[in-house]
Amino acid sequence: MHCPIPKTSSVSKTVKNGVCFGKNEIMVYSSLNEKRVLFADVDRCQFMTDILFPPFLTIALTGTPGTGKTELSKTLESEGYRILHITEFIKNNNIPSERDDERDCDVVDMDALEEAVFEYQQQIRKEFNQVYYSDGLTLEDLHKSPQYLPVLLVESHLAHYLCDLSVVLRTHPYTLKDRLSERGYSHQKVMENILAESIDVVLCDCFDYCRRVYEIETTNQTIDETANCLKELIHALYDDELKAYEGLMGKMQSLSEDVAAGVPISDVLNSYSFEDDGAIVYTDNDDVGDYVKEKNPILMKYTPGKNDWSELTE
Ligand SMILES: Nc1ncnc2c1ncn2[C@@H]1O[C@H](COP(=O)(O)OP(=O)(O)OP(=O)(O)O)[C@@H](O)[C@H]1O
Repeated sequence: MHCPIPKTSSVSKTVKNGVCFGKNEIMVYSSLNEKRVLFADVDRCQFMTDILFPPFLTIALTGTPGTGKTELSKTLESEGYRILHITEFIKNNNIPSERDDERDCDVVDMDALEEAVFEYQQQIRKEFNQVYYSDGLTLEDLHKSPQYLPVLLVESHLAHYLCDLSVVLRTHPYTLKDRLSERGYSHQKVMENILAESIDVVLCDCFDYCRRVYEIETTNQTIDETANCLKELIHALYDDELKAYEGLMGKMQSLSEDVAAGVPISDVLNSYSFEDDGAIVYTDNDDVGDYVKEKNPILMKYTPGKNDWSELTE
């Protein structure tokens, strides 16, 4: 790893996953726990763990309006998967929003929403952990029943601003036009949405906000077929993140032992590569690092870039 130890140890609120090097400390942040999971006080050669195990994933199910988020999430919900419907959540929790008459939509206070979702997610993961330990589940059990899978699927076209893993539903703009027109949307609103779908607006946003981004094309599929794709994807993603998490924790443990044995910290840091384990290494607070390189064959099926509808805008 090639990272100079930076001067500052403060970490911005937006850091969701990564390893941060302060003057006297190393901090590993993981989106899997949504909080600091390890802290190393290099001077005292001490590692304090604050780990909730097994990791709990929050995954955004996002996409342009009409691509099928609601329909699909309801299908998975009926099978026992945990879903957070953001539109209902905003209403039930009185999250402040303002009406934008010109664009015929509500604009929500994203800071308030983010905070409320974070609290909700902490609650859900606590409940999950109680079940995990009281029922004596194993890691193998997690895939056996949807209730045991430590995943919260957040359904909304805003979801990718709230999660750092995302699945984008895609639909051919002509099909989308039919679906949105059937809803009685104004011509302007239909055109605005199909233009957004043609030029990948949501997908590009996901790359700005999320660490891992996947895409499912729904146009020529039934709802059940798309639901099967989504299930395959989230189970594979869970396995992959779990593996990365275990690798990262193992490395932090052995790094800790090296430091305790007196190996100079700069040598120790240079001998480990955290990126391989899916962590993003931050050498300053604005550097978001590289995206995780996909190696899992199931996840590769859903990597974005297969749809190019941009010529429709010409
Ligand atoms: N393969 C598919 N997957 C999902 N929905 C599909 C599929 N094929 C057809 N549809 C239809 O597309 C429509 C999608 O509407 P839905 O309300 O689920 O979209 P949405 O993305 O949640 O929109 P919004 O963001 O406005 O809530 C539904 O009428 C659904 O029956």
